[in-house]
Amino acid sequence: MIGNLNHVGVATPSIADSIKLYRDILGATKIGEPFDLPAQGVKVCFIDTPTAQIELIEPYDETSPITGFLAKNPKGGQHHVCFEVADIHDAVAEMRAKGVTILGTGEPRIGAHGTPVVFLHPKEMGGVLIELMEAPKEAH
Ligand SMILES: CC[C@@H](C(=O)O)C(=O)SCCNC(=O)CCNC(=O)[C@H](O)C(C)(C)COP(=O)(O)OP(=O)(O)OC[C@H]1O[C@@H](n2cnc3c(N)ncnc32)[C@H](O)[C@@H]1OP(=O)(O)O
Ligand SMILES: [Co+2]
Repeated sequence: MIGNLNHVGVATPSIADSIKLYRDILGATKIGEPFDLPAQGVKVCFIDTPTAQIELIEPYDETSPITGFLAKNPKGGQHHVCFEVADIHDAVAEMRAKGVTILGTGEPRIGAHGTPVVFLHPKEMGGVLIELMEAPKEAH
């Protein structure tokens, strides 16, 4: 079911500081414009690598779902991994049939790439927060 690794989510208290790290220390050259995603409670900035992205996420406000994570990890850290799936509804049905918990309302929500996403609880995924994201339809 899972396809490409789309991105690794990295929680940070400061996207600006993390951009400096990835640009000046790690030599990243393709750094997107940060943008707000209030519906998901985060500010976002994508850093491209040849095969996947780093998704820098900073709390949008104190109700952000990553506030608890940053309280435990004040300097930030690896937060989730995101795999592409062909159809998010088929993926949700398959996960439910296998007894996997879909987080939040259980319904897909539009993610940072404009396609529907769901999250699977780390307690059922070997300690890793897994995001499933419907792969963007190939541009025709
Ligand atoms: C940019 C938009 C979008 C995209 O399109 O890519 C995104 O990626 S948005 C990313 C932010 N949104 C989310 O993460 C939504 C899903 N997450 C959640 O619902 C919650 O974060 C959570 C996973 C339910 C955890 O909530 P929290 O309030 O932190 O609960 P606890 O502190 O009680 O943690 C419970 C348990 O889980 C462990 N945990 C928490 N976060 C992670 C994590 N990122 N990776 C691994 N493990 C995690 C935590 O340590 C607790 O474990 P125990 O202490 O052993 O119980
Ligand atoms: Co993500």
